[in-house]
Amino acid sequence: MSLPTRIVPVVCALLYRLKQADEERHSVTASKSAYDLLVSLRHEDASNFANLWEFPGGKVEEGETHAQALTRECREELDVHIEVTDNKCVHAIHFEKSEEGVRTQYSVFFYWARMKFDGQVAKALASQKVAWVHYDDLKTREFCPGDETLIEELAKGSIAPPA
Ligand SMILES: Nc1nc2c([nH]c(=O)n2[C@H]2C[C@H](O)[C@@H](COP(=O)(O)OP(=O)(O)OP(=O)(O)O)O2)c(=O)[nH]1
Repeated sequence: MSLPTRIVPVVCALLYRLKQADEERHSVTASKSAYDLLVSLRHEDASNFANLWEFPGGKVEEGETHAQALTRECREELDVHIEVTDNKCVHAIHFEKSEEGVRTQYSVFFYWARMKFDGQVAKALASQKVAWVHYDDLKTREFCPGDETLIEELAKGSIAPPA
């Protein structure tokens, strides 16, 4: 007999910051070497992947668009206002777990986003830590297992912020 199944959509922000020199020159092209991403360390009592690094985000609530869910999650988790810079999802992962007689299928969607206002400082409200990390240094941290392919693509530059 198949288990009852719950479908859980999750959205994550690839929240990027161009290197200052490029911002000042208004060089809008996010060249391969010119940006950092904001990452957070999952809580030690998270139900999945505790104590691993992640891109900020969370579950989409009923009736929300992905962009609405992302802006809400970033306000709740980091106390920052963000804007989604590209409405096209750049990467997605899918996994499932079965627990207490229920199968849960997660679909995790990643979007480019930026801080909406200058000078905002992200706070670790729902995580243990937050950090700005150069895209090529992400691989030195232990991330949720499904994020690995994305991190490789970011390191190669085959996934890069919108110009
Ligand atoms: N935020 C975020 N979640 C990720 C990433 N990669 C990845 O597999 N996930 C998974 C972990 C979680 O199962 C789910 C996010 O949901 P969530 O943040 O509400 O965490 P959770 O299911 O552990 O919920 P809870 O412990 O707070 O109840 O997506 C990522 O890069 N960022």
